[in-house]
Amino acid sequence: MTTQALVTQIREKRSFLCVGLDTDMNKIPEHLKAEEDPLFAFNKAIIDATHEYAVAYKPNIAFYEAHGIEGWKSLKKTIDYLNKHHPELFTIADAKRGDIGNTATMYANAFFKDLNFDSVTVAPYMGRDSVEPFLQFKNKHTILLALTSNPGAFDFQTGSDDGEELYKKVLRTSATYENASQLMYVVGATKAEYLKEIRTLVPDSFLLVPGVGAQGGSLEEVCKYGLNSQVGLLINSSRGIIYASSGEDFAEVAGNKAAELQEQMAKWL
Ligand SMILES: O=C(O)c1cc(=O)[nH]c(=O)n1[C@@H]1O[C@H](COP(=O)(O)O)[C@@H](O)[C@H]1O
Repeated sequence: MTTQALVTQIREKRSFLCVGLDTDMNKIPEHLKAEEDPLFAFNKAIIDATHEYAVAYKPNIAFYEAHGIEGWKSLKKTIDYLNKHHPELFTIADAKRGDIGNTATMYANAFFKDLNFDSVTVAPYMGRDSVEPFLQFKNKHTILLALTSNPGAFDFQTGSDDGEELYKKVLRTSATYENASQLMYVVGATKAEYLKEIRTLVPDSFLLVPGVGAQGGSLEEVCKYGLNSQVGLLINSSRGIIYASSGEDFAEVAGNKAAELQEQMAKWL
């Protein structure tokens, strides 16, 4: 998907919501466990109930890998369902990959060619040759971890042994990579106070912002500092939407939660 198509969808829906499909067998409603493929049944119901309010979906690959081959089948069915029934939605494989060049090409083939996601999350710490293979794919996007939402982000990412914080170096250096216009960046909602400065380094890039809801980040703060002229934000909520109810009404309640977030986002557009 082109960035322009994503921006058009955001403007039409007045939403920059990404729904995280962190689908956990221990948390899905009991009645779904009798289904042939409980993970897919849950995802399909969530997508059907929330797609009017969301522009992107982000399955976190760990939740599928944990179930071996059956989990991969559920993931494949989920991305195929999204691509077939809602091709306008932006899809993110949250895989946080990163490796030497020839291996990176295989990861890119897995998520862009085989599964046909629009984007994949990538850890930048192995540098240029570990990221550029992902950038060879036209109209596919590589979302680099810059400043993450978790407490451990302060272990390395904000360190500045040579006067420049590591997350800033990631933003500045990656902008020189081949096809850098296909890069997006992860910035945690719990780090909203950093967004003002981040926007001076990457004024035009899309930012994927997880950490509202369950991790305590503020949507208002993120919008205040993170929006740009092309919107430039995808705000993710996973548990806050998909586990808002554990009863038979889980999809309806998830839809209501997504609608609430969309309403708050619309005020900023
Ligand atoms: O890359 C991510 O999506 C990510 C980066 C980050 O800094 N923090 C973060 O929470 N995430 C992911 O975003 C989702 C957040 O889930 P909730 O906290 O349940 O909304 C999870 O899938 C995390 O793996």
